Amino acid sequence: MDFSSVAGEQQYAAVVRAASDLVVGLDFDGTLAPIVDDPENAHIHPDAPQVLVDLAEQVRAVAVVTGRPARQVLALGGLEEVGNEIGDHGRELFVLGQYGNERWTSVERRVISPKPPRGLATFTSGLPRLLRRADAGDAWIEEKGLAVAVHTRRLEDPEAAYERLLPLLTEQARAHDLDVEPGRSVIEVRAHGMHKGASVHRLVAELGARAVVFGGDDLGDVEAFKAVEELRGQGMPGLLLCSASEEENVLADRADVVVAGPGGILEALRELTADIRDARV
Ligand SMILES: O=P(O)(O)OC[C@H]1O[C@H](O[C@H]2O[C@H](CO)[C@@H](O)[C@H](O)[C@H]2O)[C@H](O)[C@@H](O)[C@@H]1O
Repeated sequence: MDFSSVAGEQQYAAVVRAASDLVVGLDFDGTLAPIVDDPENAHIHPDAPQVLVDLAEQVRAVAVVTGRPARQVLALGGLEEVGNEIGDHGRELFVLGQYGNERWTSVERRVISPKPPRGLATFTSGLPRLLRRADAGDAWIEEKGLAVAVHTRRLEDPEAAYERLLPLLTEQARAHDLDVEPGRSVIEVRAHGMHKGASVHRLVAELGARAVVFGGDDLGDVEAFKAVEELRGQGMPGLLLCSASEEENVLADRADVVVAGPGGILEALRELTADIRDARV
């Protein structure tokens, strides 16, 4: 593994030593699943299920922490089956959907979700008109229950449309007391307060973890990176993995290990798993 700094390499060694109490959080799109034009066809990398099962056997817990609805990511990732195998080894898989607003675990086996935020239904009903105003009437609207996302990837000029849409959506979201979460060719509108950083803190506290790893690729993962940095500040070993792309590199400077896309993330996780196993022997 190539580390960005000596400090990063030291964190890795400490994480390996604390493996029995280690929680590994991983983003889905762009980290476990390659980015594709159609979000409904974003399937997990074919090697990922086995990598997750092998890793889970060596650590306290593995969590997929995603902006997607939990049910959707369970289907796109084949994560119920992955959870079964992880359960067979006496470990637990967590799926924290909608930035931690939803929760599924391989032990509990059901999605726990709050009610949609007030204002979302009205905001969503006004969206088509807003998109037309921004000359982006063909942008794809993804209704996620607790949030709504506007995708520009399949438009003729995705970047220009994104730039036109972002201020308009931000203004309207504020007017409806909602938050905006920008991402890779996507602008998402959702409730205040919940983000991947809060999910990481909550999971670490719930499981009494003594070490943490997080891997991500996009703006929505910044809060999770900050959470790991905060935990490191309190003395907990923590490792940050960045799935880098030409499209979005916001995490690269903060990461201990920067790799190319989901393939690189899986390679890093295989190495981590092998090093933990070797350290035990
Ligand atoms: O937190 P994540 O698991 O990374 O989810 C973030 C968003 O991912 C999805 O959109 C992204 O992936 C699509 C498929 O590769 C791609 O077409 C799109 O441009 C990306 O932004 C998903 O559709 C969103 O709901 C998630 O919030």
